[in-house]
Amino acid sequence: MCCKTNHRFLLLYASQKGQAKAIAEEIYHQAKDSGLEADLHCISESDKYNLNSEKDPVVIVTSTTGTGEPPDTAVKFVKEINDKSLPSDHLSHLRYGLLGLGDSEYTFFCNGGKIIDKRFQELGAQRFYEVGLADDAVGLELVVDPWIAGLWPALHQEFASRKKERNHTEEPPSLCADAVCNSCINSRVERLKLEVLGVNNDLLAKAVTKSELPLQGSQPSLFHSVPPLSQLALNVPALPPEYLEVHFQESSEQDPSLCCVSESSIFQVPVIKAVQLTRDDAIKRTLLLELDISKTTFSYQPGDAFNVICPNYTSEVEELLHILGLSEKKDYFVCLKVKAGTKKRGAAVPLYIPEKSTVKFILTWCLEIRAVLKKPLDTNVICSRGSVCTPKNPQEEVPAFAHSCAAKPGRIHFQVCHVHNPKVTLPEGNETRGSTVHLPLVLD
Ligand SMILES: Cc1cc2nc3c(=O)[nH]c(=O)nc-3n(C[C@H](O)[C@H](O)[C@H](O)COP(=O)(O)O)c2cc1C
Repeated sequence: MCCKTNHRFLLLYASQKGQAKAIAEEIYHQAKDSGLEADLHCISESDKYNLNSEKDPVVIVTSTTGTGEPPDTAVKFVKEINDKSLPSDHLSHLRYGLLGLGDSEYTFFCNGGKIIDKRFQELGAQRFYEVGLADDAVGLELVVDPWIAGLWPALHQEFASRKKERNHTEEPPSLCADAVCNSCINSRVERLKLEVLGVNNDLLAKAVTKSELPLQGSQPSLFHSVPPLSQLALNVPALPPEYLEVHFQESSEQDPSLCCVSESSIFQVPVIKAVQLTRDDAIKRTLLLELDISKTTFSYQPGDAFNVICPNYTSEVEELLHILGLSEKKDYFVCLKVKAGTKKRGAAVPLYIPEKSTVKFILTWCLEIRAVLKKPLDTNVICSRGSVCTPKNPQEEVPAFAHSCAAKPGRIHFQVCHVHNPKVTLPEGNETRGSTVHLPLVLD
């Protein structure tokens, strides 16, 4: 009898600020090129999928938030799988692959993914592909790209072995079907670890249970990218292809008002609590701040987001302008345009740079200029601390500035706690509906 080949897999993402979602969407697009069909859902959309009866392989991309917690959208999911009354074979029908996103500067690296993986194992689910743990402190892509590249052969092999299993079960059984299935899967996993991915088997075979840091001097793998930032010698990587065109325009006009907010919606509020989320030896400290807004007069509802605005120091902006050779042009308007023919998916002029802003305004209000060197995009602009990069000739100014504009701001992250209910957290990056809290923060 001929069986119809099933090329579908279930693709779930749990994202706090959008990176896991973007990566899942990338997997979704690439799946088509690999002749597969991804059924993509946010993990919170529990009415769209059912793991208890899922027959196809499942791929999960999840980040971590707070102090080692899964994203808000995965809280219900994790609560459900954590139900202690579930039998140990509850998910034994399930084959899955998991990509965790995290940041090794935090105490519990990739814990969101580790929690799900550990519980899946306890419930009898089996990995058809090894767990990938990507580190935002050094660049998610170091693990994400090879992990996705390895996902396709792993899925194809999974589908092929399912077909083989079906054929086996149609013949008179000479071996227990489960034994065939298990040995086939185990050997497949072993092969995938070594052949398809070409990565270190010992590292991959490690149990993924609790917070642990990559060992110093160990090789990059899907399990970790490179040693954490605190143990890393920082280098300036090559610039990726530019996708923004920058022109400077002389002008005597005023800068735009800050991100279109009026003075009346800016409030000064006290910080009443600060909890350090990152490890003590982290290069960049991240704090969870609680703000006392009880004395302010604005109205808000649960779900509203606050912008916390941290201007860069004038002295550092001036220093950076000098290093980039842009001091003379600091009051020029910056005109940004997406380069014709760019191959970058979804290339767009960054929304966080208002039209008709001057160079100085952008460096003061729109970009973070203190980030630790890690990704190529940041490199030409993030040099105020260590004189890392000085343009060799004036022609380099514009590309350098284009790259700095393309660098995302907000590497200083804020998760704003509602003071009346510390359990309610407002993820950054949501559309702002409420007022803006002006908080000149000094983080180090
Ligand atoms: C407020 C906050 C808390 C975080 N906590 C952790 C953590 O405890 N462990 C970790 O490995 N990464 C942590 N991260 C890093 C994120 O998991 C990482 O940047 C990830 O790429 C974000 O993906 P997302 O945009 O899909 O949420 C945290 C990030 C933020 C902003």
